Amino acid sequence: MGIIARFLTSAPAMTDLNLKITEIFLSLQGESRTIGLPTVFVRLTGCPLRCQYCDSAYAFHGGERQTLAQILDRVAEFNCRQVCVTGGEPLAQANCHALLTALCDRGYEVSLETSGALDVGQVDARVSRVVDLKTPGSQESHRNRWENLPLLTRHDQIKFVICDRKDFDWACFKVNEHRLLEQVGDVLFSPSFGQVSPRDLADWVVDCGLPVRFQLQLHKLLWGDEPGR
Ligand SMILES: C[S@@+](CC[C@H](N)C(=O)[O-])C[C@H]1O[C@@H](n2cnc3c(N)ncnc32)[C@H](O)[C@@H]1O
Ligand SMILES: Nc1nc2[nH]cc(C(=O)O)c2c(=O)[nH]1
Ligand code: SF4
Ligand SMILES: [Mg+2]
Repeated sequence: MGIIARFLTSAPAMTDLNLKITEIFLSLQGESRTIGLPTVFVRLTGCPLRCQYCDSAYAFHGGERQTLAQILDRVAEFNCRQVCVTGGEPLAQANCHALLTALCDRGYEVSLETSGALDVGQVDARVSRVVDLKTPGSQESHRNRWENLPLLTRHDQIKFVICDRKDFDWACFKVNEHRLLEQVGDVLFSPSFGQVSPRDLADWVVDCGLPVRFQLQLHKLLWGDEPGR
């Protein structure tokens, strides 16, 4: 058998790759640039960080191995153009890249929610990367991979989840220090749910004069903190 024929018969198909998945569900995008749009969420299992406010700790463990083909079939069932890959920390699974590319190839508008603790440079350029710069209040700011910032483009977004006034001042400083408003399309300031008053954060944003976007987690206003929403 020739080397190409042998490769063709023995190499596993791309769609045989598998990922550990916590849940796949349809909801309204509750965060970021596409807030309010019907969106399919693919939540990957596992995260190397432990942000003190994490609302998705149920995705740290468990989950179910699914092949890329199974994931794509499930996503297709919802007949929805927007797909958000989240977690857990999606980039902690190497096969996340194949998933993102396969989704883009099928014509979905794809966003990726990531902690920014791992390299975002290999992510398919068609994906809008939503990089959460971890604030001191998260207790994981030492995990920020600052080398990621120059890799981002106007197609991408940076989010700060604000736990207190100190976080807010830190975030404003980082926005200026790294010229983030020129680097990415949207800079988002989001209150840590239940930890800082959304009104206080709204007032701080109005007063600070930076064109950053205040956002509230829409899904929590609608449905509370339940998984699968
Ligand atoms: C659950 S994480 C999953 C993706 C990735 N691990 C990350 O941290 O970006 C998705 C987004 O939800 C945000 N988030 C988690 N818990 C939150 C909370 N209690 N209040 C506000 N945002 C929260 C995270 O900061 C992150 O921006
Ligand atoms: N509705 C809804 N919107 C979201 N946007 C980002 C989410 C996430 O957990 O990453 C999320 C989520 O969990 N639910
Ligand atoms: S990085 Fe994301 S999933 Fe991991 S603990 Fe922090 S908020 Fe939760
Ligand atoms: Mg969530």
